[in-house]
Amino acid sequence: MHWNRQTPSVMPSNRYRSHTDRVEIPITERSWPTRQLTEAPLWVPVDLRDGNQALAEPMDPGRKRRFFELLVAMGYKEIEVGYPSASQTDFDFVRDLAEQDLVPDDVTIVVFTAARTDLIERTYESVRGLANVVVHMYTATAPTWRDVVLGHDRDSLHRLIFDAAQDVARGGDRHPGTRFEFSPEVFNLTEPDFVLQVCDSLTTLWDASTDRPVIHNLPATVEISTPNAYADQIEYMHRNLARRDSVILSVHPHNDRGTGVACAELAVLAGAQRVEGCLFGNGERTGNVDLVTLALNLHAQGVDPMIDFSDIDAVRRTVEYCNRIEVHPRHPYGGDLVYTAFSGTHQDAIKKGFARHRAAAAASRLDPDRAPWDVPYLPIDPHDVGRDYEAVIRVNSQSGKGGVAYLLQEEYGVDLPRGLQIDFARRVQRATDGSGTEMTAPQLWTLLQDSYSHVGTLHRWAVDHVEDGDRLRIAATLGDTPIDGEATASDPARALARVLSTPDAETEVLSLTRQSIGSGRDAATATFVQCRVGDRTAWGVGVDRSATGSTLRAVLASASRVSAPARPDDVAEVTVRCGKDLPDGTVDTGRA
Ligand SMILES: CC(=O)SCCNC(=O)CCNC(=O)[C@H](O)C(C)(C)COP(=O)(O)OP(=O)(O)OC[C@H]1O[C@@H](n2cnc3c(N)ncnc32)[C@H](O)[C@@H]1OP(=O)(O)O
Ligand SMILES: CC(C)C(=O)C(=O)O
Repeated sequence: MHWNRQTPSVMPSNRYRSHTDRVEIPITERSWPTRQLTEAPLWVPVDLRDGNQALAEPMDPGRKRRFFELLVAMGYKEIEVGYPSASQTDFDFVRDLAEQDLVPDDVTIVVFTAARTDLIERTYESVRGLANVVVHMYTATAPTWRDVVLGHDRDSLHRLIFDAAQDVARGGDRHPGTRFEFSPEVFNLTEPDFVLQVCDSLTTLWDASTDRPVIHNLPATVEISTPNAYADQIEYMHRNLARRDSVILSVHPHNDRGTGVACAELAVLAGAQRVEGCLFGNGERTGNVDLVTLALNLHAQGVDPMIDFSDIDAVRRTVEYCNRIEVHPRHPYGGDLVYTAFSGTHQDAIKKGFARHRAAAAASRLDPDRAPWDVPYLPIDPHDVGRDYEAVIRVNSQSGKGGVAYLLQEEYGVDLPRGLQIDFARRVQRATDGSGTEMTAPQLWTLLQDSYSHVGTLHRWAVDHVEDGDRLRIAATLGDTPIDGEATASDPARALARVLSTPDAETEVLSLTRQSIGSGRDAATATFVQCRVGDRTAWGVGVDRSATGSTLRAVLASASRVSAPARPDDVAEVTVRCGKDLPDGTVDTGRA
């Protein structure tokens, strides 16, 4: 048996302990696995604090201001604006918000501070004059941090926190209306009973009430376990925190294991009411939880995120400018490539899905942008976030007929017949395989015409409607062979097929599709024809201002290709001369 034989790696994985060895979660049954997300939590972007502290080049005042204005415009009602006691830039920024009256009445400002008297005092100085303020105090509580960083045991650390919380309360007395937040940093590695003890003591000290709830924010400062473990930790706190209705239970996941979003979502199922994070997941190390993904995950489930992402690219541009970090092209909802399919079967499915969506919307008289959405491979309609459909399908060597046809339809309004789609897709694949690059709609259009339209010359023609059909008189060449003849048939295509037929080889029109393309001065007709001579068939495409001209060109091209099929790269320019000497003819210019 070879199929599952793997060899041990050389990495020293045995250096690490599983999270269950590090922290015990005293919960034996949980209700979060069977819950559903039905409404948006309270969102708190911390880009201007946690996001900013993780930047190689922190935001200057202009960038901070721009970010703040973006967050307000998007609808965030609680915004952490900085660590004003830690830096003059942050202090000045908060003062600007106050002095320039930049905070709307329905927006609350959160300011961050360590549990130190001097820092707390400075924090209050910064918010003078601001109406809605949360003072957010933090201290790490996990054993390693207690031992290594802070040099405290549980009791002395609790005293340190409690004393600082008294400073926070006193500051609040001088600044009425201030609300309080506490973060036991590294909550997820802290003994749950210790967190409860500390949080409950602050709930009492700060005199939490339903009118003035305290916020206990429980961070996964460094993500160390699977999201279900975090959810258990949150559900345990949700069930056991004192005065639960006077506490807003908040979470603050980071993304060290790449599961920050899952942690936040499961935490909300487990009882969290508030989520702190950053747009596009900026933040320490692998980042804070991504608020864009969280919000749009709700949107994609039919739940209003209460935040406006209707122009996600504008949001992204501002965030990229402020953070000086680019958003990855695969970033959920906002990356450049996330609504784009290159591969054939996906493109085919999306094309069919679009057609079904438009038809269903029309049948129920709904705006397609409002109609229920169920398009394969696109969890949301790109229009919802201000993206157009242009980039949804892009063609390279992995694409199939569906994608090729979609681009030609969207860009040129031509709907290739299925047989031609199949034939042309093979040519596209050969062309892209050869070059290794992508093909745009104009390149496809050129390849289509070069492949199917270039093999005959239409000198002049005229059609008379006679009793038993259409009489066609024509002068052309088929390759090097001059054609000069006339025939009558049910339509000009079949009449030309007769002209082209010889006693040994009949030319037969197997299929013919005509479509109008362009509009106004650019209006033209495209005709797609498949002819058979003996046991060979070939497609031809004719484009002309006149419908009959385009038909004749298509038949000529098709018949010519049947007798001398062009190689895929065999492209030639062909000119059509004017039919001056045929009074009832049509004057043509262009390719035949
Ligand atoms: C999870 C997070 O994101 S926490 C936020 C982290 N953000 C930042 O640190 C950005 C801004 N910070 C700073 O600019 C500085 O750290 C300052 C201005 C706040 C403090 O600077 P300093 O006084 O020079 O202290 P420094 O940063 O060197 O060391 C931290 C000290 O604070 C103590 N400390 C750390 N966290 C806390 C806390 N939450 N509450 C109280 N004291 C704390 C440490 O034990 C250490 O004390 P020690 O000097 O007695 O060993
Ligand atoms: C202290 C909290 C809020 C924090 O930033 C973290 O744990 O990452």
